[in-house]
Amino acid sequence: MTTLSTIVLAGGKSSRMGEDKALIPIQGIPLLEKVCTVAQSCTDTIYIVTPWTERYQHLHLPKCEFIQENSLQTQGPLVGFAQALDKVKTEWVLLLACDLPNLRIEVLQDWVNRLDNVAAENIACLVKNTEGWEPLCGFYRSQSLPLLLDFINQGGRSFQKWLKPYPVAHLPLSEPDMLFNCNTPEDLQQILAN
Ligand SMILES: Nc1nc2c(ncn2[C@@H]2O[C@H](COP(=O)(O)OP(=O)(O)OP(=O)(O)O)[C@@H](O)[C@H]2O)c(=O)[nH]1
Ligand SMILES: [Mg+2]
Repeated sequence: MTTLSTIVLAGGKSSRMGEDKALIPIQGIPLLEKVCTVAQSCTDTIYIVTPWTERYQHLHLPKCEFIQENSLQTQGPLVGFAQALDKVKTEWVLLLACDLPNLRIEVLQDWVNRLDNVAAENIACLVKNTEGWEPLCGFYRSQSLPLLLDFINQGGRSFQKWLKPYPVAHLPLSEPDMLFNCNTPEDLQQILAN
């Protein structure tokens, strides 16, 4: 059976939102807590990678372990991911942004069930949209870490560019709304209105 853990990225600047997205309540539950609750239904270990662990101490986050990034040197989601991937002991990791209010447990569990059948050469298993891969809600092999570190050490910071030369398996998604990410006050209004 596939072994799996989760990495949640919670280190963005939230400059478009104007306040930390991870703490914004949706139906009374802070977004980071909501995302971690969904992850708990798929995996036993969740790593939250963030430069500001103290901000999230009051949240209810069972099964979660914090990975502290240097707040003066944050270099974006790819580098945060690499720092967390270094701690992962499972074959696969589910990577999630903290600003995904519409995640659906059934869809994630269906994806998890597919991992055993992913051909060995694929370093990741992701949804594809018209512009490229959806990198912040999908699966990566933990063995991809050396490839990721090479890319970062050469100055790379883009998931799309990192993945380009490698085979990636496709995940099906019939309702793309699941990947709606809440970046702006307008996005938040849209979520709260539904
Ligand atoms: N750990 C970590 N996570 C990050 C970093 N930068 C972005 N993220 C996370 O990556 C995900 C996607 O971030 P975005 O929504 O594109 O951007 P953001 O930085 O949160 O917000 P903006 O400032 O509005 O672009 C979110 O879950 C962020 O918390 C980083 O440097 N470190
Ligand atoms: Mg976002």
